[in-house]
Amino acid sequence: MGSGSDGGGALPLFETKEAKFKNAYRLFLISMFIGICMIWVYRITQILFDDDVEERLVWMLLFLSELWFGFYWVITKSARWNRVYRYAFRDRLSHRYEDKLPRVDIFVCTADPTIEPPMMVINTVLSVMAYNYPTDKLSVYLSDDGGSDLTFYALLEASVFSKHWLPFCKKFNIEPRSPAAYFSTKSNSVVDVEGLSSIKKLYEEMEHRIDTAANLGRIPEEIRTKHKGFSEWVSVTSQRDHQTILQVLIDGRNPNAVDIDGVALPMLVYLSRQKSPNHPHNFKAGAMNALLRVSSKISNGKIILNVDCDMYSNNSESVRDALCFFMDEQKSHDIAFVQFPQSFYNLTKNDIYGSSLSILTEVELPGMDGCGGPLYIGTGCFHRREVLCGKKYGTEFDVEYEDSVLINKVQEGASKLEETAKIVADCTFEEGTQWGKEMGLKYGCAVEDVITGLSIHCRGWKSVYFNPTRKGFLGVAPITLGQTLVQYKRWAEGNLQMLLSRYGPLQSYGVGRIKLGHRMVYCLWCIWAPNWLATLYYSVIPSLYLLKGIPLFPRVSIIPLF
Ligand SMILES: O=c1ccn([C@@H]2O[C@H](COP(=O)(O)OP(=O)(O)O[C@H]3O[C@H](CO)[C@@H](O)[C@H](O)[C@H]3O)[C@@H](O)[C@H]2O)c(=O)[nH]1
Ligand SMILES: [Mn+2]
Repeated sequence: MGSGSDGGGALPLFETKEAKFKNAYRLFLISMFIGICMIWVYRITQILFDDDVEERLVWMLLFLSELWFGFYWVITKSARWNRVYRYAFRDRLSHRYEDKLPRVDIFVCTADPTIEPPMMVINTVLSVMAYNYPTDKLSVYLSDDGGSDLTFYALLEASVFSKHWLPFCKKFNIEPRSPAAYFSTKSNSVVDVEGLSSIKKLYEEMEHRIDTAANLGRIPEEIRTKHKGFSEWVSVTSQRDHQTILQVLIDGRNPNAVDIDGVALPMLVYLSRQKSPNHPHNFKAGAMNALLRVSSKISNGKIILNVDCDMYSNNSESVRDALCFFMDEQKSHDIAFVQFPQSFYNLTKNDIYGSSLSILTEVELPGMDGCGGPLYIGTGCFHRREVLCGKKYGTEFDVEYEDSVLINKVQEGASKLEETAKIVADCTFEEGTQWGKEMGLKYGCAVEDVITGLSIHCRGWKSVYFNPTRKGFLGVAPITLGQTLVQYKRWAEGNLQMLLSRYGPLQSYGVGRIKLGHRMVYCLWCIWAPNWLATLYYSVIPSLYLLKGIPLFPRVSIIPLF
């Protein structure tokens, strides 16, 4: 779809490679499947020839468990059958499209200043503001469902600090671009010592001011007077009941919004959508939909990146990487979103709860990519705005990517823009509309992102999984047993809820619209929870029967080979 002038015959912007030794692995899977069938045959014959009624029942239930496990095995292996790996060519992208790059809107979500400290949130914000991308085409939106003036204050501080941070990042080409993460890496010795110590000092002073305000529990009066935005909190009584607060902290259209080197800054917007006890707020999905609408009034970027506030950008080239998948002349026409893996910086040495999700990110997602596309996992994901807003595949895209830089480089001031844009974040706005149903992220499910991704696939789109060597995003993983259980419970419940809902991959919603193999992989996480029954039976009953002296597994001697 890219509107390249020299499109035809040009080198591709990305490449897809199949996993090595694919056929050998498939043969191995087939041989395992034959083994599984043999176990089934063994059980059936045992059941037929056993006269003891009680034993027969136990055998039958064991057989049912094994049937289930066989089915579960087939589902898990469907995610490994056709693994593919993607490679992006950023240099070709710059070469062909540098002056036609699309506008990109970045959404960062936060919901609670105590669980998600404002310092962490602004580090994420700063890391995405510092992408290696034309700043006049970059807009960053922070959605604060906590409606916290402390978060707002931190973002205000970040907007000032960014004037120093962005030039520093670009001058020394540093990685990662989250200040906290960067200052804690050891490899920053290459950077000029003076420059480093002065930027570090600025950062620490800012951190100190934010921490002081946090400890105080309120924003000091002398700070409140510095920005009109604080006056919004005069009428805020609770985080569940307040008007929309929308503040443009850096107006990218304003020629005076520049960093210390005089280079334009990206747009930076704070949004706390309206909340009212009488209206469901629909959690993150509600926040994302409000962001979609508000941003459409302000920058209206064609590409949207969404990150959780605990997940900073670890690679300043990710935007360009993702665009390679959206702008290839031959192969991009059906790609709706580009999902990066969830990677983490706080993993413990032995990772005893498997928080790294390595099977998911190294095996299952590449497998899913090979049969229609990875699921949308809610963070580290680039979307085409139109598709996220409900567009079906097959209809032509309206305009070229190249959109004149901030068409509305109008004379309308930031306050006017705030007034017009904030209306669409009111909680009554969605009443009687398709938002949360056919438009935007779907409501009513704990894994709103997964059903949203599935519905995009059902509308005929594909997606791409991109896992570069230098990770695109790093976040916080649950590392204690308690945190892990909460996380897994949410995913297990959410996915089961999805299986049973009308959006489930087995329901008519998915049937016929996405391929069988793709649907099977979607089931993988949906049947996580139901797996408990067979597992429990299989681990308890055979041991109990051994105590009674009745073996439920074949003796080696009866296998003819031995
Ligand atoms: O009312 C809300 C609730 C949450 N969030 C934000 O949503 C994100 C994810 O919420 P979190 O409670 O951290 O959920 P997790 O279980 O850690 O999230 C994982 O699983 C979710 C469901 O699949 C995905 O949406 C997330 O992206 C993914 O990181 C965070 O940035 C929150 O600040 C909001 O903006 N508003
Ligand atoms: Mn999280």
